[in-house]
Formats: sequence, structure tokens, C-alpha cells
Amino acid sequence: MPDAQSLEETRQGLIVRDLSFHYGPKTALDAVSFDVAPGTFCALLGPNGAGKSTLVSLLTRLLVAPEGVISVAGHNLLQSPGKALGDLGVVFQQPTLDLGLTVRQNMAYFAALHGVSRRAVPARIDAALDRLGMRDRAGEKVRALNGGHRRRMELARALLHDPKVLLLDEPTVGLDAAARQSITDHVHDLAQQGLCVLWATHLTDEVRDTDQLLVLHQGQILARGQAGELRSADTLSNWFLSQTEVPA
Ligand SMILES: Nc1ncnc2c1ncn2[C@@H]1O[C@H](COP(=O)(O)OP(=O)(O)OP(=O)(O)O)[C@@H](O)[C@H]1O
Repeated sequence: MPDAQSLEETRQGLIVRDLSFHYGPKTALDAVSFDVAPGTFCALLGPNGAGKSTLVSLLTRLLVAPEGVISVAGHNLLQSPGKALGDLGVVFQQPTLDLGLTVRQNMAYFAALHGVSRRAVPARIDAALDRLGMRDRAGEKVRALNGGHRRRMELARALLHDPKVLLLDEPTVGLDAAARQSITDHVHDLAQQGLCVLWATHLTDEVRDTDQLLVLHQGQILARGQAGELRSADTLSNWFLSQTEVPA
């Protein structure tokens, strides 16, 4: 039985209860429940079609679920969407940067959308870029950055309003091995510093043994726990395949 303190800590992270979603007759998510506590890197691992993007759309309120509860840092997404989304940072699968604006201009625009006061914006941008080692690129047009730096910039932008929960949907798609490693390492560092991270992926090599792991398959959570304990003596890749293989 969790004690009161750990319950309160979990409340400051992400809580999902009995979340279901259907596209017409197609069930995309079926009574999904999980928690991610602050200071945790949680990998949401699922093959194509598992329901990851649907879950991300529900967590960001692009879709609204008729059933279930989502709580972000103690705010119910349905009842207090402004507060819940204010504590959520998101890196979507597809880049959402204006290539013709500089790094700083892109970030300033996003800060305005989040209601950061004009006076606070420069310092917030500098702090967010510093966290990702990107301050020296602030004046460059995004078009001039390589894929890895663009992603890093999107990550810095997602942290601009100081969210408590960070959500990333397959954030390494299209990146080379070095850039993938760098982004994966950065986000693990952020979790170690106290952020609550949910990282959706189908790539097992982005998951560390010490990470929390949720395996999503055909709209249901098949397994949850610490990655190293779940895979046991197997490789994570083999274990994941054995969990998600569909009988011929
Ligand atoms: N707009 C839609 N209409 C009907 N079915 C959909 C729609 N979007 C997704 N689905 C179905 O819902 C299920 C979950 O899809 P979803 O895109 O959430 O999975 P995913 O894990 O994100 O996959 P991928 O990694 O390929 O993006 C799949 O069976 C998919 O075919």
C-alpha cells in the first residue's frame, strides 16, 4: 500500500485511469491506466498501431476521451484544461518549427502563446537553451540547423514554461544515431533532475534498464515495471517481441 507521501508525489506527475478511445467501431485504447511519478523516465513502448499516438492526442487534448481520467500535476485535464496543459510540455512526432524564424523568435512566439510575461521571456529562453546547450545558436534561422539541433530546440521550447510533465511522441524519428543518443541522454538527465517524462517509442534501444516501462499493444497495457526487471535475462528487444507477437 503506497504511503501518503508517495501518493502526493505521484499526484504531481501524470495519472491516467481507465482511458478508452474508439474511432467508430475500432478500439484504439481499452481501459488504459498508469502513473508516472516526478523524477521518472517512463518509456511507452508499443509497435505500430498500438495506440501511442492516440494516447498522446488524448494527453494533449487534441482528442477528448469519453471515458477515463487524465491528471497532469494534480490538474484534471477535462475539468481544468488550462492548468493541466500549463504544466505539460510536449514534443510532437512531426517538427512544428517555423524554418524562416530564428531559434529565439520561434521560442518567443511559443512563450507568448503560453502567456509568459514579456519581461520574463528573454531570461526564460536563455535558461531553456542553456539546458540543451543551444544558447550559441539562438540567433540562427532554424533552416540552418541540422535535424538533431532542431529537435533539441523543440525540446528547449517544450521546457520554456517550466512544465512538470514532459511528453514526447517518438522524438527521435528521422535523426541519425549520434543525434538520437544525444536527445535520449538529455531527456534522461531531465528526468533525473525531477521532471516527469513519458517517452513514446517503438525503439527498444532508447530504453534503459532503470527506466519505468509501459508496453502498449493493441490498445492495452500488456506489461509495466522497471525495464531491467521486466526483461530479466533476455534482451529488451527479444522480450518486447515475445510480448507483442501476434500468433500467425
Ligand atoms: N483516424 C483514425 N480512424 C480510424 N482508425 C484509426 C485512426 N487513427 C488511428 N486509428 C487506428 O487506431 C489504432 C491505434 O493507432 P495509433 O496511431 O494511435 O497507434 P500508434 O501506436 O501511434 O502507431 P504508429 O506508431 O504507427 O503511429 C490503430 O489500429 C490505427 O489503425
